[in-house]
Amino acid sequence: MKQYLDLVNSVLENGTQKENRTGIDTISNFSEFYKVDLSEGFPLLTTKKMYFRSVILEMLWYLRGEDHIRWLRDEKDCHIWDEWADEDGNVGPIYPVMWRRFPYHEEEEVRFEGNASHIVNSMWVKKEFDQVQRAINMLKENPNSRRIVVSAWHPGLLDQMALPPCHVMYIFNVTDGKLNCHLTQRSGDIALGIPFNLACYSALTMAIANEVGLEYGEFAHTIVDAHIYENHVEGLKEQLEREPRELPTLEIADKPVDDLVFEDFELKNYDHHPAINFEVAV
Ligand SMILES: Nc1nc(=O)c2c([nH]1)NC[C@@H]1CN(c3ccc(C(=O)N[C@@H](CCC(=O)O)C(=O)O)cc3)CN21
Ligand SMILES: O=c1ccn([C@H]2C[C@H](O)[C@@H](COP(=O)(O)O)O2)c(=O)[nH]1
Repeated sequence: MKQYLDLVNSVLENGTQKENRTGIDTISNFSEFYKVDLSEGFPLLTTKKMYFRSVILEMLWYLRGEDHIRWLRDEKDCHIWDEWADEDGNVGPIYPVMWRRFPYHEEEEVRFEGNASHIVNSMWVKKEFDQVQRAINMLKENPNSRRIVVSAWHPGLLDQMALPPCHVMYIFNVTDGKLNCHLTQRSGDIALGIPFNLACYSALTMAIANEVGLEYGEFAHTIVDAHIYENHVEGLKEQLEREPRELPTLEIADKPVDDLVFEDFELKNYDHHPAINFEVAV
């Protein structure tokens, strides 16, 4: 995929070496952007083998709204989030909780009935907001809205999260009957995270487009700190030498997003170069 290889090239050529909390330095660029047209195929990298099953399982896990990885790790045997969870699998209120059960408070009137009179007062009640369902409803009812935003950033809860969200916010946009999605990512690991994020959000956009009856549009990605860990440089240079192949296609069963299971995602004609092993910086 040319867009990805251009991103790798841009950071390798113009990036600045930076230290960070992981102890493995990066080469970083400030603010990178690319977009892909989802009608031209499913954007799964062909210059290395991508673990499609993990990509889809991660997306389905985000949609489950849980604050632990027990389903992903123990039931599905997918281990990409293990390093950030405790023994019981807890990761705190990260993406799944923010997407499906965003916590907030609402003031509600309460009446305390007394003998002679009643006292009216109010109290703050704890509630949860399903941002994905709101987005789906808005896409059906008001597709021209420019307010179809899902945010994973909750400043008050960052301390409880295993990792502050990297893909912070996404916005759906409908133009010419096509569903587009723009993702803003505060921090992007170009070798490992970005290929997953790109494929995950593309699959999500396609699944939602099916549910709301729209065509596939574009996935656009802004990465604020776009970086390559030093120990990933060699593997990425190897990918730059490889000739990209034709993109595979993805067929998703015609079901509401909440009913989808892994077997509903059929990847066709995935012709890829061999896997490259990148170590994840924790
Ligand atoms: N430094 C860092 N980079 C990331 O990309 C990242 C984090 N941390 N922390 C949280 C999540 C976890 N993510 C991950 C973690 C591991 C893989 C990974 O190991 N991928 C391998 C194999 C996948 C598999 O076996 O299923 C790969 O080759 O893509 C990918 C994304 C993305 N995120
Ligand atoms: O979906 C994800 C999750 C994480 N990453 C990367 C980006 C960074 O390399 C690390 C997070 O470290 P911070 O110090 O919190 O920025 O994980 C990603 O690319 N995609």
